[in-house]
Amino acid sequence: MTTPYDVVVIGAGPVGENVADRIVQGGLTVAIVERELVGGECSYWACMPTKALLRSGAALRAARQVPGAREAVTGDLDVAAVLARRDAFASNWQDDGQVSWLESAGIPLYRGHGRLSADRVVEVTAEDGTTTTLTARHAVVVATGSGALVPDIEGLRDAAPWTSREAVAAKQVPGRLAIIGGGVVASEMATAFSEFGSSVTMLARDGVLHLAEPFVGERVAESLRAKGVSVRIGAEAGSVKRNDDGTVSITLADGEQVDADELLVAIGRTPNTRDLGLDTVGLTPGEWLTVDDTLRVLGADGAPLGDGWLYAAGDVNRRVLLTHQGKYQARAVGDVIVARAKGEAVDDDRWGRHVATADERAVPQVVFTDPEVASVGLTAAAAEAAGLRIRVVDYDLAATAGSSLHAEGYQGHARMVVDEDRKVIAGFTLVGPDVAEMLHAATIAVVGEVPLDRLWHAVPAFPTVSEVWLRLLETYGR
Ligand SMILES: Cc1cc2nc3c(=O)[nH]c(=O)nc-3n(C[C@H](O)[C@H](O)[C@H](O)COP(=O)(O)OP(=O)(O)OC[C@H]3O[C@@H](n4cnc5c(N)ncnc54)[C@H](O)[C@@H]3O)c2cc1C
Ligand SMILES: NC(=O)c1ccc[n+]([C@@H]2O[C@H](COP(=O)([O-])OP(=O)(O)OC[C@H]3O[C@@H](n4cnc5c(N)ncnc54)[C@H](O)[C@@H]3O)[C@@H](O)[C@H]2O)c1
Repeated sequence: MTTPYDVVVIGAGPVGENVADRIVQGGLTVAIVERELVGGECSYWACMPTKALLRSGAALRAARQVPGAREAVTGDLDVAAVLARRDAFASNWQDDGQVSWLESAGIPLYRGHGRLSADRVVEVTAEDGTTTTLTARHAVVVATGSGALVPDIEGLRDAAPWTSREAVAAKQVPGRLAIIGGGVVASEMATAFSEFGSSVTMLARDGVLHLAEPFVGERVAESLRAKGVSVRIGAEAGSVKRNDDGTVSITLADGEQVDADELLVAIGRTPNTRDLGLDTVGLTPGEWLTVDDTLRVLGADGAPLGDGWLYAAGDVNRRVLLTHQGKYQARAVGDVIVARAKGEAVDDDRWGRHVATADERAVPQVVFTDPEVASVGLTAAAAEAAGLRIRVVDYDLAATAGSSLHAEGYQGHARMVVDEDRKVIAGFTLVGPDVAEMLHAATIAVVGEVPLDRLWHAVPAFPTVSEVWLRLLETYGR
């Protein structure tokens, strides 16, 4: 048994690291437990390496869309160089840099698999089988993230499909890649691998990015098709077989067969809670952790577990499966644990310091497809489902002076969803080349609940694509 820490964090992904940092900055002691690489999924198999896989293709497209630059680009994408850049962004799957950061921040690292064994007690089993018992005076934070969900499709597991990890870390580009899924991972990986030369078939049972505004999926699917991707909306895999020659055959529900060299399964995530000792504290292993506004884990009775010693942040609480939003939760969790430990007031009002209010209706996300998709807040459908009285305002991004300069043949679209009762923006979606960097203005408008009347005074610079803000307001009317 080691000396007790004030707080123990299980999982050193982006969220766990940030929780621990806030705890230390608040003057408490903290230990962090990690069974794989410090930095988590995001650093090695998700956000950073995927964007490295996609960025070179985007840069090449951008150059090809501008006369003068276009003529200077004579070759194709150098796939080996792209993969090498990806390796560098994944730090060659070594976590020395992040471990050094923990050391410099004064956060002791316990390498091994962490499991709860009683209230405020975490057992860490190292690779060599030795165990260390960590106790927490104030709180334990679960930040164990999520893993790829592999559905119960006949033969699928035996066929050893790729999950996002294998796709993101691929050393070779398969000649034919089949993808089950039509969500964010499927769309980004279909973009990357088709640009690398794979012949991609996307089995998008429920559509492409179907939870976004409808024009998003239409434009991304159209662009994927233009890259040669076979986008099969409504197609459902019935069974899968890995053949003796190493290829994979997928039999669809309607009996048709799709053959490929590799199969990527990208249908969502499952929480890393199966082997976490949840049963020792009255919770069910394998389930997502439900939390209250200050991210305390709730028991079956809907109340914080025990005296409220257990917290969960990031993917594992299923509020929002995005790094930036998990890190936002981490700041709230770290600060509220410090406040409670010191007997200070807890600021848990809406938009207070100790709650993650933006998780509800103000989440920004960028999907790095071609075209990019940038959105924040509610779609029109989600706003209506939430009972808001809305007005939808659409504008063609190509009709701004900035976009015509940005690229020849620029195509894009913007949608603003206005909450008519409050005259504020409830949701904003952009689709088009390089729209990612335009998103934060919308996030500020949504989080700040800036009245439309005031937005008229936020004048976009000429000639930028951001002039779409003025056009949307003009379309809405004053
Ligand atoms: C392909 C892909 C691309 C993505 N791209 C983006 C993107 O561009 N932008 C974005 O915002 N989000 C993106 N995401 C989502 C993002 O990766 C996650 O939201 C983020 O990693 C969640 O952080 P986390 O700290 O909660 O969990 P994780 O990053 O999963 O980290 C959890 C850590 O806990 C460790 N762990 C788990 N169980 C235990 C245990 N029992 N004991 C010890 N350690 C344990 C794990 O080893 C891991 O290191 C992407 C996801 C995928 C799959
Ligand atoms: N750029 C980014 O921000 C980014 C990039 C990649 C991943 N992520 C995050 O990672 C998470 C996981 O991404 P994902 O794409 O795996 O999940 P997702 O939830 O985005 O998409 C899953 C898709 O699979 C479909 N699906 C579900 N079950 C199916 C089945 N049995 N057969 C066929 N299709 C099925 C769903 O309809 C959906 O379209 C997401 O929540 C996302 O937020 C973010």
